[in-house]
Amino acid sequence: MAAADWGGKADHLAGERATAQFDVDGMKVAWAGSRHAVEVADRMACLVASDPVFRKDTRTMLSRKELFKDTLKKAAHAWKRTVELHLTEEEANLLRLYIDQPGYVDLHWVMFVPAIKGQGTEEQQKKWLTMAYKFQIIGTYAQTELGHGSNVQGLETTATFDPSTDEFIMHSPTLTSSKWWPGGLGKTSTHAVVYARLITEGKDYGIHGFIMQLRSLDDHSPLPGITIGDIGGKFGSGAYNSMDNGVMRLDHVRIPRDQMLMRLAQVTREGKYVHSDVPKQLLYGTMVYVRQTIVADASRALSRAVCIAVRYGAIRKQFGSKAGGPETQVLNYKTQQSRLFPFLASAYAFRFVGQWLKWLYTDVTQKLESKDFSTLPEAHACTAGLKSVTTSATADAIEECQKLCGGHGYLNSSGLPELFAVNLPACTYEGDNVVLLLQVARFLMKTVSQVASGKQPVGTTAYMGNIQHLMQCKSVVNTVEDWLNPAAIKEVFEARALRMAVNCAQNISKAPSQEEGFSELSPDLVEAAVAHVQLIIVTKFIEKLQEDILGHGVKEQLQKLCGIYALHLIHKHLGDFLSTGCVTARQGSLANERLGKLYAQVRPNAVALVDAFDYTDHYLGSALGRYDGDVYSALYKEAWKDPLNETVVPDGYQEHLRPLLKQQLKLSRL
Ligand SMILES: CCCCCCCCCCCCCCCCCCCCCCCCC/C=C/C(=O)SCCNC(=O)CCNC(=O)[C@H](O)C(C)(C)COP(=O)(O)OP(=O)(O)OC[C@H]1O[C@@H](n2cnc3c(N)ncnc32)[C@H](O)[C@@H]1OP(=O)(O)O
Ligand SMILES: Cc1cc2nc3c(=O)[nH]c(=O)nc-3n(C[C@H](O)[C@H](O)[C@H](O)COP(=O)(O)OP(=O)(O)OC[C@H]3O[C@@H](n4cnc5c(N)ncnc54)[C@H](O)[C@@H]3O)c2cc1C
Repeated sequence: MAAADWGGKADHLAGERATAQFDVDGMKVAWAGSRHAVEVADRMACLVASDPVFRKDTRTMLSRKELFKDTLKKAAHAWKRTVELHLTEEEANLLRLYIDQPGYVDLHWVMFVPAIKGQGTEEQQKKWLTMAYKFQIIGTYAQTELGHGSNVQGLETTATFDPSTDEFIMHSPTLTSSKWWPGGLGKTSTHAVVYARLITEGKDYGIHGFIMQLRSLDDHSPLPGITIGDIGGKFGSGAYNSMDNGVMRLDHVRIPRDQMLMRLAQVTREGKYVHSDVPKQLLYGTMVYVRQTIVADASRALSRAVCIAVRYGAIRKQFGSKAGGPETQVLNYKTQQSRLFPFLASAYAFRFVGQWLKWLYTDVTQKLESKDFSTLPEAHACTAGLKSVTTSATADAIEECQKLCGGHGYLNSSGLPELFAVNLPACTYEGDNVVLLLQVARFLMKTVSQVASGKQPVGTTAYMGNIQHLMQCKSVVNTVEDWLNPAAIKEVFEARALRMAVNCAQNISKAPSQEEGFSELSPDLVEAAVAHVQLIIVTKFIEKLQEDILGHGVKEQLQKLCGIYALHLIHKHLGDFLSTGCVTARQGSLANERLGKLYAQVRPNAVALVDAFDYTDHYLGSALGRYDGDVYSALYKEAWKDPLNETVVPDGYQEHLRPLLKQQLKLSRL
């Protein structure tokens, strides 16, 4: 597939591909999840790559206005193709992913529609979703305000019920209550789910969702009482600047009572507040849904960066042998491998845990439909924790991949700066990563106290039930080979996570109050939460290896990557493992030795392992990551596309350069 995209020219990476010890097609299936998934992804990637409207090679050179217009054009064209080709939901999602440009459609489909689905009554869904599915209206998710993002309960926008007209009055009472950040709000959305404090009969009932029309469906002008605009340029060229994140102020805007999303709570015609018998946390359901999708996004972004750095590392050569022989591929340097291969392993690890999280989310949703809310706290902890750990690791890794590519990695044409700028905010949106890890910690502290009172935990915390053993066990590892044993690896991750959580719980119990203890211990709690989430990722990777995996050598490669993922974490967090007494210093150094051997075994397979991601050159968008490895011609060609090169003598020469040079020349002659 990617080979077709490359067009049959010389393959500078052919030698690398020849050394692969596994079936790349089999690995593509393992990565994508099924043969069907590979086939659909290929078709959609080709559709995008072959359509000139979806070109993105000059995107970082566009002004903000040009970029925004380009996004509108791409979105409209994509929708036209979706309708013409009768694309399924799966295909349309992939189409959007391969177009690879953030835009208002993301908020419409990923937040506006799910918010109405999750929080609207059947009647409300019928009314609003019918229009939303046909793009007769464009929606966004307006929660965050200038003054509050993380603290949802602290939002200030008010929705005051007026029984005399059967309406809510939507109002921004202060500057800090201005809605700030919602994607698509700035220039595009016609509607929004707006989160506001519900006030009826003089009482504040806290945050609820309301559907509001923002702009005229005739001429797109804001409706009376609504002040609306874009919040301004964001980090990087191109990148997230294609999105019109917006600001909105409401001045006593009236909406009918039936535009309050009424599945979780209602306000009657008389103004009585009635709460349904469902947990109020379902108000946060849309965020849980999106956090789950963000884990899959993180693995995709990380795999793109790794693909670029591995292919380029195989092409780039620096320094020869002492005897003046050929220069060395930078990928052969052990330091390069120890920095890059953990990212390769992480990309696979995040992909598999993302597939599992999708299953968990579907399972919880089915349970919620039959009014079983028991798994909601675990779903919240898993989505929050995995979103945090995978997006933070991905942002750090993309930045490191830029350094791994040396100077050329810093060029926009490497694709890495834009990839970084687009994925960095994932550490913040849908919940700041630290704030979310503290939610995981809160869940862990509750579980520890339940275990102490004899309750058997289930799901991802089931290991905590094995407290007697895990609090005192010593790792059985005695040789380098012992670190190949998944059970030995899992045991040390379980013991580390449990001991860190129990330490925190014991220290909190010594504080004057639970709240003070939690606040004082919060840095440790964040680390305990990370340890728990890393355990989940390691466990799900190990479980993946127990499935039927077809294709020559595929399982063996995945076993090596699983080993690298787990052992590099032991190396990186050795302090945790040592201080909790899970491993000894000697076992730590054996793990490191094993890691070095695994890097050497992965090296001949590295290019094939990134080929298995099955990315087209269009999607990768990188002169350094090209499938054919023809890096230098690509870099050279890309440079000439820059607007600065449109003229040989630059604009500004006459006004600023020439007078300066002349002046200096005159001075030197004096
Ligand atoms: C141009 C191209 C065009 C292409 C066109 C194609 C056309 C075809 C179309 C096809 C389809 C397209 C598909 C598109 C695919 C797109 C792909 C892109 C995806 C990426 C999209 C990402 C976009 C992101 C945009 C960003 C949005 C946002 O950021 S929205 C705002 C998010 N805000 C937050 O996350 C706020 C964080 N804060 C909180 O969540 C809470 O305040 C808190 C959790 C931190 C605290 O809560 P609270 O104040 O209530 O306090 P407590 O801590 O006391 O909690 C109380 C109890 O509740 C429990 N709890 C908390 N949260 C939850 C929860 N979520 N679920 C369950 N329970 C919860 C908490 O644990 C407490 O429980 P206990 O009391 O302890 O039991
Ligand atoms: C690109 C982008 C797109 C977005 N899209 C949308 C959208 O479509 N709709 C929408 O409603 N919102 C959107 N947001 C807003 C986003 O959800 C918020 O920015 C996010 O929830 C973080 O909130 P904040 O900005 O208020 O950060 P703050 O909470 O102010 O965080 C600042 C710092 O304080 C720390 N902190 C905060 N609380 C605590 C605590 N309790 N304990 C310890 N540390 C703490 C954080 O870790 C962080 O380091 C978007 C944001 C971005 C960047």
